[in-house]
Amino acid sequence: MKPERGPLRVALLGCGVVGSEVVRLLREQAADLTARVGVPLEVAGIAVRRLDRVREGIDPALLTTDAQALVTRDDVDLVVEVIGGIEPARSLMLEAMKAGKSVITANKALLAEDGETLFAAARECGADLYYEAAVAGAIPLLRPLRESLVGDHVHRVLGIVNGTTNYILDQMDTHGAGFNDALEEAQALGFAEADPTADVEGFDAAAKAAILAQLAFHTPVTAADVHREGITEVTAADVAGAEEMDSVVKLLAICERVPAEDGRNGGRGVSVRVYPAMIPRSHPLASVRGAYNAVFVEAESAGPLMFYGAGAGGAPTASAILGDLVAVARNLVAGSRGPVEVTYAKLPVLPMGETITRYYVQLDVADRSGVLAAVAEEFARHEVSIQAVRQEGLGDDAQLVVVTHRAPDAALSATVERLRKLDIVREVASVMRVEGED
Ligand SMILES: NC(=O)C1=CN([C@@H]2O[C@H](COP(=O)(O)OP(=O)(O)OC[C@H]3O[C@@H](n4cnc5c(N)ncnc54)[C@H](O)[C@@H]3O)[C@@H](O)[C@H]2O)C=CC1
Ligand SMILES: N[C@@H](CC=O)C(=O)O
Ligand code: NA
Repeated sequence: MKPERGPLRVALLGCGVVGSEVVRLLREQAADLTARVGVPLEVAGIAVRRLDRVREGIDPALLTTDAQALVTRDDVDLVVEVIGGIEPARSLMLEAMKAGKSVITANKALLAEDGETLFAAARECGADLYYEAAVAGAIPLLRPLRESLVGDHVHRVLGIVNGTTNYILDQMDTHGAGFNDALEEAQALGFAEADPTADVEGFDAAAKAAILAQLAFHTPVTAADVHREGITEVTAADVAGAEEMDSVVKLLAICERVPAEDGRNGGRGVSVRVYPAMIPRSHPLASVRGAYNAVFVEAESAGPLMFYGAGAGGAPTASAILGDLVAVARNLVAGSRGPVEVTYAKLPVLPMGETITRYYVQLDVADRSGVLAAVAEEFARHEVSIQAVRQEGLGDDAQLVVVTHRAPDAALSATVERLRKLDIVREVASVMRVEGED
């Protein structure tokens, strides 16, 4: 007969926005969690930076500033890392796995920078490494990619994966809010990263895109491979231009398999990118409000799938962590392990210039004859076909709006560079990629 197993003991690293919610859920749902796992989940200790802060509902005897001693303690079975950042989070997780503990983390920055080291350690140490909270907060997205869709062939993952920037863009679009006010609100609501530059400059979304691409295409992708543009350069002209096109501006993460010309199954490579783009108001992503996230996955046999929910915030993120905790705890009780990451496909990540996109370009032009022809000639020179063109205003107020068909991004950006140099173009007032129409 199998010996009765005692409680499973959890070490928590970090007790900020997410960590404090993890402790609350472990406490408030203790009886249900015991029934679901088969044994109780107990908090063995909580690593914090400062012991003198009052933390409601937390026994001060559990607190320690010695995270390293905590993760290697014999009475710890599982480690939850919600400190964030690269170090000491990486060393602590590696120490924990070396000491035979399984790890749950929400740390997308670290997974996207050096996931390979952590995955290798998990394989070597026979530990579980789960990270559902790292992408799109509460939304079950990584487990579907890692498990449910692992038998399918994913073509594309497209979505809104950063709550802070979506909150800011939504406030700007619907309430005409200023960028800084909206960012301060997102910080106060607990959505933003410790350094909000990670959100507004697109680093957070790029890290998530790398994690999604790696899982979707079974190919190694790091944050450095991702083409990244944030929302700090989004202007009032961009937002107004989108409005006129019956579109909205959203920060999108796009991971695509680029088909091979010879029809090779794996494809020629993958394109992984993050940038603000216009999408039509009729597109489901356009109605994703506040800090909500939404992600489309298109797979060969499954067809299109959509995942939607709270992408940031303490409680939603803690929900994803608790889901991982129960899964890992059940594995421990059963004496088994969860799936290990495989990146056998080794597809190249293609440069942005080779990615096929569409542009919206708004030009302030001199209103005289030949302007349209001169502008059209620049697009033609770069083999970029124009889908629609509209001229507005007269004299000094004349504006030309050009929307292109799909073309290599290098050709589109070279066209814009040439337009900037034309005498008849007073200013390139807005350049935005257009997504969501194919
Ligand atoms: N807030 C959110 O909506 C989401 C956050 N995440 C991720 O969760 C992680 C935690 O995020 P938050 O809780 O929002 O950050 P936070 O800044 O509120 O909490 C981090 C806590 O860790 C503590 N800490 C830092 N270094 C430490 C050390 N060496 N030892 C002990 N404690 C230390 C800090 O004092 C702070 O209290 C990050 O990786 C973040 O990217 C993931 C999804 C959503
Ligand atoms: N700062 C992130 C938090 C969740 O990952 C965001 O705003 O989405
Ligand atoms: Na998630």
